[in-house]
Amino acid sequence: METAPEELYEQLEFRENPLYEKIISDLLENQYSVIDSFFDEDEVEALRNSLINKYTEDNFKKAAIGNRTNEVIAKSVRGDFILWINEAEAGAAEKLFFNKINVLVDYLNKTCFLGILTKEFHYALYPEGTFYKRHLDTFQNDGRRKLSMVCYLNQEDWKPENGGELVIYKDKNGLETSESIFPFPGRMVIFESQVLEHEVRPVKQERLSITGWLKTR
Ligand SMILES: O=C(O)CCC(=O)C(=O)O
Ligand SMILES: [Fe+2]
Repeated sequence: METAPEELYEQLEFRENPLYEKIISDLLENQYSVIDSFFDEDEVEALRNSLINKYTEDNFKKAAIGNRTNEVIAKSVRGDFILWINEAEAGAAEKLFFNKINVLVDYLNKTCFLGILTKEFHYALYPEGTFYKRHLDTFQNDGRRKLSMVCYLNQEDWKPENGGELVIYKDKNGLETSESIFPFPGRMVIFESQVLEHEVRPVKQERLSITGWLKTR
């Protein structure tokens, strides 16, 4: 039997993507998902070089706690330096980054009715000895944050001994469990911003990443 042209068009418009489906089922089951090689080696290198250039040009600033109405620089809580990335002014590496993120966001919106309308991303550099104490990403009175994303841009030879693991805390029937996720290059972690407390353990070697949030408006 022949398929009507409009039906064929609908089929073409939406193609199920196994990787994105895995992210969605992980999120539903565990409130987080870890995806290795979300960015390939060349992409990581391009983004890492862009980060390092901007850091060297002194564009990064000490990360603060809280939003603009509640801004306190607290070294005892977090020691990273950040630079917000403006999509409209993105260079080649960042364009590539946003293209990939946007495809995922479109997919999530089509399949999960998450209603993600805006996003914000920043580069982050944790100098040796720094950390980010346990927190919830919505503590910064920003209830619009739905999903947190972290993409690691470290060198290929990053070792677990370098520290800087992301520890995600979970409540399992009243018992607390935790999982440590090492910041291996190309790895992307996505988790529910309003649900999961997490921390960055002290780093023993400079640690590079992009962190961002998918928001409802
Ligand atoms: O870099 C990470 O692994 C997590 C960073 C983080 O929790 C944050 O910036 O809110
Ligand atoms: Fe966080």
